[in-house]
Parts: sequence; structure tokens; C-alpha cells
Amino acid sequence: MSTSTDTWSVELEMKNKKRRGCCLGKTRKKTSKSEEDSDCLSISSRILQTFDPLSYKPKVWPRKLVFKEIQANLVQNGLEVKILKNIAGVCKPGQLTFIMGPSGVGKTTLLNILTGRSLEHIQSMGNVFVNGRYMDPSEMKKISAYVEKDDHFIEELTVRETIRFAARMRSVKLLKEKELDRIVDEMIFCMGLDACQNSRVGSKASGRGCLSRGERKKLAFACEILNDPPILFCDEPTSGLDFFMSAQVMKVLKQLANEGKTIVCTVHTPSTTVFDLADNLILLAQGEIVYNGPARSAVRFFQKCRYISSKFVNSPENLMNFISQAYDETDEEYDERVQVMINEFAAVSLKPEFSICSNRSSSRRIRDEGDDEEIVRKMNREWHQQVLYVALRDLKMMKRKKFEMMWKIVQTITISIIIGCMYHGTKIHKDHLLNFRGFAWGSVIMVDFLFMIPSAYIFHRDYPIIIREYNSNLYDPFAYFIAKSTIETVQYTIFPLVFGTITISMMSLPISFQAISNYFAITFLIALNAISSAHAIAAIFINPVVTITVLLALNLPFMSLSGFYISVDEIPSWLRPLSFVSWYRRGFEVITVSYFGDVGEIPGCHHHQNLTKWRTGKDFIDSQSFLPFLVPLDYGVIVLFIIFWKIVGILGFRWRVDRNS
Ligand SMILES: Nc1ncnc2c1ncn2[C@@H]1O[C@H](COP(=O)(O)OP(=O)(O)OP(=O)(O)O)[C@@H](O)[C@H]1O
Repeated sequence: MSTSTDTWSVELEMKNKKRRGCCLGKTRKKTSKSEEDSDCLSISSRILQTFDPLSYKPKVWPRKLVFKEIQANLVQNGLEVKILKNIAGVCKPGQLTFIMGPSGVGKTTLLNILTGRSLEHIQSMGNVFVNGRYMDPSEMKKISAYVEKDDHFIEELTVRETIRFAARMRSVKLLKEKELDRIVDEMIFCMGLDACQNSRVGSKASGRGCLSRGERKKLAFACEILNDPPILFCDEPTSGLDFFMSAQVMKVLKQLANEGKTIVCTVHTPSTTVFDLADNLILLAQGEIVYNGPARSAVRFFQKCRYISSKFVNSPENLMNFISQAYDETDEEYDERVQVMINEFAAVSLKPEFSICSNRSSSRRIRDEGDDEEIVRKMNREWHQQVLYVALRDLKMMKRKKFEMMWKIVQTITISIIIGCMYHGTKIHKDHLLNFRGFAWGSVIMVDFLFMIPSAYIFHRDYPIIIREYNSNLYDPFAYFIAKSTIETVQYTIFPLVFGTITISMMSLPISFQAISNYFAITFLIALNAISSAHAIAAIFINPVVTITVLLALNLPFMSLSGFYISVDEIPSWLRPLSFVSWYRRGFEVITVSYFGDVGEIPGCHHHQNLTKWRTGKDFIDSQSFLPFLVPLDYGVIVLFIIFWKIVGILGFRWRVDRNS
């Protein structure tokens, strides 16, 4: 450690004084790099300790983390592979703990288990204790924050908006806009994100400009530490960062540890500067712990192992070389070497540290003083507030996705004009009956497929963000689903109106209130049903390819049974109930009955009375096996389907998010 604690405090106080002055003013003086660096740390501390706007909790309750008997097996394709074997360790408050080990040894898996994440294909077991009390995953999520290796943010939002959303959702009290601005300003300043605060987060994948890795990492910290969690886990916070940025990010973590937090992070071959910041070290090799203790004592420990030379220096490279398999070493030699380390460590292991942890069943009854205060990461916003703020954020995203919106409008207008041209001049006349039939059925199919397929992508892109934000207890999946699907639905439901207005205006159908209102109402409901079904299936499957496949498999049978391709009377009796509930048929019926219900003799028929069976509007309706009195039921069936899909969507989404959290 390059700076002593006393020096830190003095520096903190000095910088805080300086900061108080510039915080009140609108402009900030530019400082040198090193000055900015130390200022950042001190301000961070001031926000979190003194100012502490979000939790209104001036003190971090020290939390000692102990884990025992942690095991993880990878179960895939009928095979079971041990990843972690009986891991135990201790991470103390006020310390920065590094978990290190060769690539693929299970560092991230260990962190995921400690933070209570469930992972596909991974079976895990073991006990995690905080201050001697057994923690189940949900309790752990309430007192800890986890900054994962991959940062997932909403691309369309700026850095400022991203922090602002997190601050709004995390604050204990609902803050006024000005208070919120002040907190966001402080956090942006203390994380050194001033220069990019109004830049969109972006992503490399989207090809748009985006933040650098270091800035993204700092943004991730900013969002997670807003309400001062006593335990912070970080998976490879320095990965992909250069020497300077790695040291900067690690110093932020070190400062948080100095404030009394328990900081645990996995690190991949750190530089000596970064390694020097570590207080506590956990080393893993072949899925087992080979060292857990003070980082500075690691060298002494390894000198006991017979393979190490006395010239061994305490550099991270040497440590990593020592616990990794050498390129010229056989598996047996490496196994033997690791076994020596395990045995040595077993002889000096930290048994007294573990003895304070009660066993799982009895410890659940133990409550610490300050337990109520320690739960800092519960959902602070009421359910309706969660829906509102997620919806407002979505609205903002939607406005920024102008390009996507423009293409949707172009698509709808183009298709409407093509359909309008196809049926141009169609009227209620004997010669146009088949055209009308095609138009009525086509309208239902168009609004269904036009909006169902794009809606199926609803959660796909944002899914990792949802998981992260749910794991951080920002909102409930119910609230997210309601907000997101409502905004998407509002967006899509304007298109059936555009479609109907263009096509009908190009035709020569009678302009009656009953016909027009029924046409718009039913196409609106069909679109709503299509969107709701897409959201429900997307919520369950997430993978867009599977979602589209399932949606088509669900829709095509109902479409075939709509009575357009084959008369309902000729459908096998056991399939008729499906035809009855087919929303395509229900929509087809409403449009046909609306336009032909009041038509007496169909124009053009009186000259050819003997040539056509469709002489009147009623004949035409009867010929399709439609029943005019069923029109209210048609609406009822579609509304029931919409409700059904909404329920499936909400429950499916909750199940999916819980399964992956
Ligand atoms: N959900 C999963 N499905 C399949 N395999 C997994 C899963 N999670 C972990 N693994 C496997 O478990 C092993 C340990 O993975 P883990 O990511 O924990 O290692 P690591 O030490 O963090 O690696 P690195 O340092 O390279 O990030 C790897 O072989 C990995 O492929």
C-alpha cells in the first residue's frame, strides 16, 4: 500500500474542504491527473460516508465474510466435472481481498456462489456467513453489491442518466429532482466521469460510439455503490484496462475498503502496483484453496513449500507462475505440486476464524445489532413507482431509437399502400365479394404478423441489464414487465390505425360508423393480442430464434383454422373448438359482419339471381359460417386471450429472471 491510512484521512479532509467550495459553484477547475486522482477518492469517501445521500446511514456496519464447504460441479451432457472442491475462506471488513488463480480455475464461479447467483449447468453447495450468521442468496443480495465482469447498460442512455436512474431507484426516500442532480454530480465527479457524463453509454456491438472499458467499469461502480453496500464483490474489475486505469479503478476499491467495507474481487495477473493494494489474498489451484491470508505473507507461506526458491519475490507474476501449470510440466507433476500446497495450507488454515460461524440451522436465529440497518439494498421504490420510472426510462430509449421507429413507420406505410393498391376500388358489389373476403382476412393477418415479429425482440437485448438490475434489487420483474410491455404496446398500437386509415381510404367501401369503428377496434385488439403473445413467449424463452419458432408454431394452426382456407363445416369436428377460439377467425368475422350485416341485396346480384348463391349480405355472412350475434363474443375471446398472454408473460418473465439470477 503506497499511502498510509493517516495520510488518507488528512488528504480526505483537505480535499473535502476544497470540494465543498467547488461543489457549490457550477464550474470546476481543471486539476492535474494526480490531483484529480486523489480528489476522486476523497470525494467518493465524502459522498459515501459524510454526505451519504441515499441511505442516510452515516456508518458502514463492518461485515466479516466467511465461506465454508463451497463446492461446484459442472453438469452438462450427462457428465459431471468438479470445479470447486470444498473451498473455505475469510474476507474481513476494511480489507481488499483478491481472489487469484489460473484461468478457468473457478474464480468467477466462486464469486457467483458467494453472491447467491444461480448458474445454468452449475450445481453448487456450501455455506456463506456474514458476521457469523448464515446467509441465504436473497439475504446476501440485500447487503452486498456485485460488479460483474461484463458491464451491461442501456446503450441509448447517457452516463448521467444511467447514474440518475440508479440513484432514483436506490434512494431510501423519493428524492426531489434537485437532490438527485446533486448526488449524480457528486458521483460523476468522484468517479472521474465528468468528461463523458453526457455521452451515450453505447456498445461496441451496436457499432455506435461507446465509453472506454475503464469508464464503463467506473460507471458500474457508481451505480452499485450509491447506497453504500457493506460488501462489494467485483469480477475482474481491471480486465482489459491499461496499467494506469487498472491502478485508478483499484484505488477506488481500496478507498472503499478503507471506509470499512468488505471488498472481494477476482483479479487476473495484476501489476505490482495493483497487487500492493491487496490486504487479503485467496489463491485457487485445481479447484482448491492453496492460500488464504495476508497478501504480503503469501511469499513466506510459499517458501515453506519445497518447490520454491529463497529468491522468490512477492510479485504477482511469480505467484501466478507458481500456482499455474508450467508449459513443460506434466499433469502428474502439477497435481503433485498443488497437493503439496494444499497440504501446507491445511496445516496453517484459519480454523479459529471459522469457529465463530454457527451451523446453518441455528445461525438463522441469530440477529446482529444493526441488522435492520444493514439491509441497504432492498427495493426502495413502491411497486407503482418502479413501473413509472422504468416506463419513463423506456420512453426515453424509444425516443432515441428514431432510426428503428422510422423504419417501422416506413414499413407500415409501404405495406398499407401495397394492400391499398391491391384492393383499390373494392366496394360492396357482387364482383368484389372475393376481394372483400381477401381484404378482411388479410387485414387480420397483416396487423398480427406485422407487429408480432418485431415485438418478439422486446427483452432480448436488455435481458442481461434486467438480470443485473434485478440482482441489485432495483426493481421487481413484475414491474419491469408491465412498464416495458406497456411502452412497447403503445408504440405498436398506433400502426394498426395507420394501416387501416391508408387501406380503407384507397378502397370504395361504405363509410359507416359501425363498420369503420368495428374495423379499427378489432384490428387494434388483434395487434394487441399479437404483441402480448410475443411478449409472453419472449419472456419465457428470451432467445429470439426460439421465441419466433414457438410463436409461429402457435399461430399457424390457428391461422389455418380461421375458415379462410377451408370452410369451418369441413374441418374435423375435434378441431372445431380450435377454430372457434382462433383469433384470426374472430377478427375475420367481426370485419365481415360489420360491412355486410346491414346490406340487403348485394349490388349487381339482381341481374344474375340464378348464378350466385350470395344474393344478400346475410347470404354472404352465412356462406362463411359467421354468426352476427357472436360479434360481442368475438371481442370477448380476443380480450380473454390478451389477458391470458399478459398473465403468462408476467409469470414467465418472473420465472425466467429468477432462474438466471
Ligand atoms: N454456466 C456454466 N456453464 C458451463 N460451464 C461453466 C459455467 N460456469 C463456469 N463454467 C466452467 O467452469 C470453469 C470455471 O469457470 P470460471 O469462469 O469460474 O473460471 P475463472 O477462474 O473465472 O476463469 P477466467 O479467469 O478465465 O475468467 C470453466 O471451465 C468454465 O468453462
